Amino acid sequence: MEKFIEIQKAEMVFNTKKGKFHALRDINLTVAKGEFVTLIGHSGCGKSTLLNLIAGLTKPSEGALLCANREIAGPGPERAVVFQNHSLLPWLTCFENIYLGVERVFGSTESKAKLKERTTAALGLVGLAHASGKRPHEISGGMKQRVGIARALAMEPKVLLMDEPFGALDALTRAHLQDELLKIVAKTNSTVVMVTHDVDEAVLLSDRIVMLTNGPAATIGEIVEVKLAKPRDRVTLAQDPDYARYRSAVLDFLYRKQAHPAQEAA
Ligand SMILES: Nc1ncnc2c1ncn2[C@@H]1O[C@H](COP(=O)(O)OP(=O)(O)OP(=O)(O)O)[C@@H](O)[C@H]1O
Repeated sequence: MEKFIEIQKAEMVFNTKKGKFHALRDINLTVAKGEFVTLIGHSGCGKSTLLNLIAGLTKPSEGALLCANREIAGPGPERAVVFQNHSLLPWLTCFENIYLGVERVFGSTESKAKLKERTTAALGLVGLAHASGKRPHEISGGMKQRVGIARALAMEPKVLLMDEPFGALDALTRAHLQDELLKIVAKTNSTVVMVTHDVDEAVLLSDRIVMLTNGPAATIGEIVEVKLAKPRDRVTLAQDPDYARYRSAVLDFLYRKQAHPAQEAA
């Protein structure tokens, strides 16, 4: 497997008003090309901090992060980020929101017709061709999130970084988008690193589930390799003993080995 993202001995220390805060310690992780990795752990352990390091939005205090053998020195179009709050520009249509990203990446080398073609294809990929001319306030939360995903995919990133992309959605929309994401990732062979709180989501989507210990100074506690065959179907998996086994392994880590301080106090 080709190594794509390499995190070597990364440490993250924030300077706060109360002094230094050691958020992450000794993070070592390699993500292969085409791999789907989820980061899971209790609230505040440092999942977003780790994703932001890979995105290049923050720099590690120590250690190194590489993408395709090059040091991650800042944000770049090869690492597209999808946030929970879909971050669309409200005055632009769905088409224009995606076009903006496409133009940023391919604008200097491709014709306008080609940029429009890419935008239309991305809208089609997430099933939103019909909403092309609508503005964000005219569409549902799930649709907004799909536009965010389409915008990220249209930039043909080497890595798709997702920070709880479905966190704000109702259970049915969430399930629907998870299924769509599985299909899109299979079609585009994308490399994905995704933060989630949802154990079922992690097992359904991942090749590996990276479980972080509680902070401060959180680190990788365990990694579960999910060897369920693909394509995966949520209804069939619900009866699958292997699925149940992976799910228990994650639950055991989160609620026994890393019981959250709030739970222990309860
Ligand atoms: N810019 C910052 N300055 C200071 N402390 C920070 C900063 N960003 C994050 N932290 C702290 O680092 C720790 C990890 O935060 P982070 O947002 O990465 O956690 P998380 O696992 O993503 O949490 P959640 O699941 O609740 O979103 C927290 O204690 C947080 O308060």
